[in-house]
Amino acid sequence: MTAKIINGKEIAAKKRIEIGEEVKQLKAKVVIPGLAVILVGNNHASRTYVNIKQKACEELGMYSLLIEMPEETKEEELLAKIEELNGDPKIHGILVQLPLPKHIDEKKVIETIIPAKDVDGFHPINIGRMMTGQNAFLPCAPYGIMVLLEESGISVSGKNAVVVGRSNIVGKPIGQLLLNQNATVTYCHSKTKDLKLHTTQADILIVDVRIANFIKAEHIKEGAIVIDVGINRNEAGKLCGDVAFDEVSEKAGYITPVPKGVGPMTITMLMYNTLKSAKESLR
Ligand SMILES: NC(=O)C1=CN([C@@H]2O[C@H](COP(=O)(O)OP(=O)(O)OC[C@H]3O[C@@H](n4cnc5c(N)ncnc54)[C@H](OP(=O)(O)O)[C@@H]3O)[C@@H](O)[C@H]2O)C=CC1
Ligand SMILES: Nc1nc(=O)c2c([nH]1)NC[C@@H]1CN(c3ccc(C(=O)N[C@@H](CCC(=O)O)C(=O)O)cc3)C=[N+]21
Repeated sequence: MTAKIINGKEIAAKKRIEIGEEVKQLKAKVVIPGLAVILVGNNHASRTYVNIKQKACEELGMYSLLIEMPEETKEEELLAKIEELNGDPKIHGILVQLPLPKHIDEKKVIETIIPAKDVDGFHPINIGRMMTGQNAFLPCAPYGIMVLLEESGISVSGKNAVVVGRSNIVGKPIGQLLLNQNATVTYCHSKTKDLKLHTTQADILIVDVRIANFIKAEHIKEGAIVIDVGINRNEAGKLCGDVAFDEVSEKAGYITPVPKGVGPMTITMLMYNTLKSAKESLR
């Protein structure tokens, strides 16, 4: 079998047109959706992502505000900045780029963002609402994966979904979203005894471990849907995912590439959440 490639860039472009249309309608109501991105320190990868986010905002006619703070910023200075943005009516979404310097408590930072502007969907209030199926900001990468599945005509109900990785921002929430849509979900992580035993049962396999080429053809069930969330650089400095793309795509039914898979959808859902927040600010 040769897998169908799920083109995240193409699906993202289609969604962005829909978002752009809604932005125009909102502007007629004199509301411009605004996203503030806070970047602390000088992490090279973070800067790349922040640039991508700003560009996406511009393209969709949204307002974007970049706040750069030096590496040695004190926790209370960052928290004060967030408080200021919480009260700024031009800002509908606040994103603090992770990871943060070690002397800053990530949990405290996330909990300082008011849930109504938490477009990353990282605040415990939004996580709790997601778990209980209420209206919530869904975390962008997991949300983007759900849209990729939907747009590819893949139904989730009753399928065995296996998630490799249990980070708070990707692994745990994607498992929850799949469960909400009636998948049977298994989580694997670094303490899992026999990884292959689980992954070979997966109709849908989500991989988020941060290790290049970690998942090989032997881990896959014939015809499985394989979603690669990893972003790594290989020895040649090229961007690659956690899945050995060439060998796995000969066995899988569907596969997402890296780049042009989950990444562009993550950015798109961030724009979507910012639009949603702006619309909700009118109520
Ligand atoms: N494409 C996109 O849009 C996005 C991509 N990312 C990318 O996703 C990647 C992961 O990020 P993040 O979620 O923060 O990652 P973390 O480093 O927090 O999580 C990695 C997970 O992988 C698990 N793991 C590590 N080694 C193994 C192993 N040998 N076997 C099984 N499981 C293992 C860990 O298990 P344990 O919990 O036991 O330690 C952990 O749960 C990064 O490359 C990041 O850039 C992130 C967000 C969006
Ligand atoms: N508060 C916060 N929210 C995040 O959502 C967040 C974060 N911190 N920290 C880092 C991770 C990582 N992440 C990515 C987003 C887009 C691409 C993306 O667009 N990737 C392109 C390629 C980009 C490139 O060329 O480097 C692609 O896969 O095609 C990748 C990774 C969001 N994250």
